[in-house]
Amino acid sequence: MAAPRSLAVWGLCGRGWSPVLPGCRLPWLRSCWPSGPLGARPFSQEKRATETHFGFETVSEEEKGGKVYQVFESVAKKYDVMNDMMSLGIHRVWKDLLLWKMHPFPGTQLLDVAGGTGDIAFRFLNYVQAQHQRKQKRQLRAQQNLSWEEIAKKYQNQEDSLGGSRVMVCDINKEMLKMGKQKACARGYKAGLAWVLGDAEELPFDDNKFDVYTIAFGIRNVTHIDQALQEAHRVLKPGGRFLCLEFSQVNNPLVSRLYDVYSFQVIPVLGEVIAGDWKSYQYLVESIRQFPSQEEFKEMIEDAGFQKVTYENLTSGIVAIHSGFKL
Ligand SMILES: COc1cc(O)cc(C/C=C(\C)CC/C=C(\C)CC/C=C(\C)CC/C=C(\C)CC/C=C(\C)CC/C=C(\C)CC/C=C(\C)CC/C=C(\C)CC/C=C(\C)CCC=C(C)C)c1O
Ligand SMILES: C[S@@+](CC[C@H](N)C(=O)[O-])C[C@H]1O[C@@H](n2cnc3c(N)ncnc32)[C@H](O)[C@@H]1O
Repeated sequence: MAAPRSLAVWGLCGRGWSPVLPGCRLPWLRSCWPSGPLGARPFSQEKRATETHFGFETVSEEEKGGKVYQVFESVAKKYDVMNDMMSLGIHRVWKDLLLWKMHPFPGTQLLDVAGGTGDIAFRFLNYVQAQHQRKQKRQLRAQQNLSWEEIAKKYQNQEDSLGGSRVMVCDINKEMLKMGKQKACARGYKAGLAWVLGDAEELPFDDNKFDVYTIAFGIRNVTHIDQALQEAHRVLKPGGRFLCLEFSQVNNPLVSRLYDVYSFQVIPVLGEVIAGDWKSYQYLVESIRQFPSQEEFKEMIEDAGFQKVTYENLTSGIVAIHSGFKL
C-alpha cells in the first residue's frame, strides 16, 4: 500500500498566499524560483511550457491552476446563490439524480473531490441517514420485547444514524471549503463528514480506500484530467465506483441555440449583477465549451482503467453523469 500523501500546506509565493501542493507539481512556487541549481537556463535551452486552455484563452499549464484558484476564491461567497439563480434550481435536481444513481449501501465510504461547498456530501448524508432510519424502523418493528430504553438508545445514537457511512470532501480551494464548513455548521451536519484541502491530480489518500468517488462540476477545471482520473482509480477499492456529473454536449439543435444565447448573453451578466464578477462566469461558460464530448470523456475514463463505463444525459445533454467501476 502506498504511503499516505501529505496534505496541502500553505506557502507564500510572490502573489500572496498560494496553495503549495505535495509531490512537486508546484507551479506557483516554481514560477518564482530559479529554474535550476545554477539559476535560469539560457533561453535557447529553456523548455517551452506546455499550453492548455483557460476558457477560450490559451495559457501555460503552469498558469492554469492559479487562474482556476482565483476564480473559485472570487466566487466562493456567492457560489450557492449564483447556482440557484443561473439554473433556476435545476442544479439541485441534477445533484439529486447523481445520488439516486449512486444508491449508496450502508457503510459506504465516499470521497467527493472538488466538493466545494458540500452539496454532494450533504445529499449523501441525507440519503444514507434516511435509508438507515428506514432499516432501523423495520428491525425495531420486527423485534418483540424491547424495552423503551433500548428503543430510545437506537434513536439517539447520532454516530450510528448513518450506518457507518462517511464522506470526505476534498477541494483545492480554501475559500470554497470554508463556505462548505459554515454551511455544514448552520445545517447541523457533524457526524460522518470531513473536509480536506487537496488536489484532484494528487490526492492525499492511500490506495484502495473509498467505495465511491464523485466529482460534480469539478473535473472541467482540472489541468490534467487524465491524471485526476488515474488518481480516482488509485484511491478506489476494487469494486469501487467512479461517478462524474459535468456539463456536456447538448444533443438537441433547438435547445443548443437557446443554450448558447443563455450561456453567453445571460450568464456573465448575472455573474456581474449578483456576484460582481463577469470574468469568472465568462470562464464558466467558455470552460463548458472546451470540455470533451460524452463519448470522448467516456474513452478517457476507460483509459484510466475503469470498466463498464456508461453515461446518461440529463436535460438534453446540458449535463451528463459518467459512471465506471474499478474491477
Ligand atoms: C465559476 O465557475 C462556476 C461558478 C458557478 O457558480 C457554478 C459552476 C458550476 C455549475 C454548477 C454547480 C451548476 C449550476 C449552474 C448552472 C446551471 C449555470 C450554468 C448555466 C448554463 C451553462 C446555461 C444553461 C442553464 C440551464 C439549462 C439551467 C436552466 C436555465 C434555464 C431554463 C434558463 C431560463 C432563463 C430565462 C428564461 C431567462 C431569460 C433568458 C434569455 C432571454 C436568454 C434565452 C434563453 C432561453 C430562452 C432559455 C434558455 C434555455 C436553455 C438554457 C436550454 C433549454 C432548457 C431545457 C430543455 C430545460 C462553476 O463552474
Ligand atoms: C463548480 S465547483 C463544484 C463544487 C461542487 N462539487 C458542486 O457541485 O457544487 C468546482 C470546484 O472544483 C474545485 N477544483 C478546481 N480544481 C481542482 C483541483 N485540481 N483539485 C480539487 N478541486 C479542484 C474548485 O475549487 C471548486 O470548488
